[in-house]
Amino acid sequence: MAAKNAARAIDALRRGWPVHVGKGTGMTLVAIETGSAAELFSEGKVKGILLSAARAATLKLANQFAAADTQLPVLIAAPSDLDATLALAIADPSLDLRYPYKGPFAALPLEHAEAAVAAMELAREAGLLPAFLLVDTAAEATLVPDELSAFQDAGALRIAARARLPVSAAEDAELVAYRSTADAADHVALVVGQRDGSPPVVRLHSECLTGDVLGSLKCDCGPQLHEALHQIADAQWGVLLYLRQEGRGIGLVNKLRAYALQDQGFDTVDANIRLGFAVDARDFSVAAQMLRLLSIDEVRLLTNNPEKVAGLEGEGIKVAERLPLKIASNPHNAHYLATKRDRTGHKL
Ligand SMILES: Nc1nc2c(ncn2[C@@H]2O[C@H](COP(=O)(O)OP(=O)(O)OP(=O)(O)O)[C@@H](O)[C@H]2O)c(=O)[nH]1
Ligand SMILES: [Zn+2]
Repeated sequence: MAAKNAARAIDALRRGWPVHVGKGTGMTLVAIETGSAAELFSEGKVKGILLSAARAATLKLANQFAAADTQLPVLIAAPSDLDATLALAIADPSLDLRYPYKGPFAALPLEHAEAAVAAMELAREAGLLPAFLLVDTAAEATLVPDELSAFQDAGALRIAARARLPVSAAEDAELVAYRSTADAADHVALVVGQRDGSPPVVRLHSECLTGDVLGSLKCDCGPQLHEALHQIADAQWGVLLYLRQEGRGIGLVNKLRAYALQDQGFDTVDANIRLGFAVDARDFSVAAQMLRLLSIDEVRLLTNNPEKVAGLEGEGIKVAERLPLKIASNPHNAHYLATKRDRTGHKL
């Protein structure tokens, strides 16, 4: 039941439908980017706007009521001239240069802090900006905050299908597809070669449509993917996990917003924070489960990211060795790579 309510709430938010979040009393919210219907404004149904702490800080609102906890979301009163355009400009930091003059805004006391925090997490799960209209309308779905973690844990992962898949880097390969209730996207593992008794060379690759498919020069994902496949093929036994964690877990649309912020001078870390997300919203426990379903409990891990090593070890997969994955930089990604080294501890 709990997982169903969370799934319904995520679906409703993506469709622009109101969701009630809270135990008993709480807040009825619509996501600004999908649910800013004109009638809500014209009929006076919008009572306020709920923003992430980071967004509120940018709008100079953070501490009016949340002095004790600057990480808490902030509720503001609906400005008298609020319409869909202004709501989106308030919600989306990547539009700040286009709509520089907003406010002043008045913060309201946040009565339902737990519900507000759950709403932020719901937005991330839905791939939406963490910014909501507080509305006075009937809700299409109801979520009690605790139900969200039940939903996120409910991902009993299983292998759904597997088949031989010769690829250009390795002819002797098999693609294994997984399903879980918690993820709409199906993760896959490319298993290369045959078990030889040693720990396999493993790469955890997070989806990057722009880099993997389009050859984006803004990141190192595409070259890393190909280099990893070649190193695994050279080792003759290994696994590439292709994890559907686009944009370090914030989704493609929000990653493009982060790119728009980077074009305004924010680095990859600050762009995520300004959008109201964690610097890295990924959870590597799913990777550990995927390996375990392949009967692998020890790996040689291709990564520069200490969080991946810690994430797997924390889930009981032994990392016998960390193998660096060095890629030459280009003028478009040099700053991104330097930020990963200097701010997120990547060993480059
Ligand atoms: N939010 C956000 N995500 C990005 C950005 N650039 C790349 N990504 C995503 O970052 C992820 C790439 O991470 P990985 O290749 O797994 O690597 P990593 O965590 O840097 O660690 P390595 O194993 O050392 O490569 C992909 O999901 C990309 O879509 C960005 O500027 N912002
Ligand atoms: Zn990338």
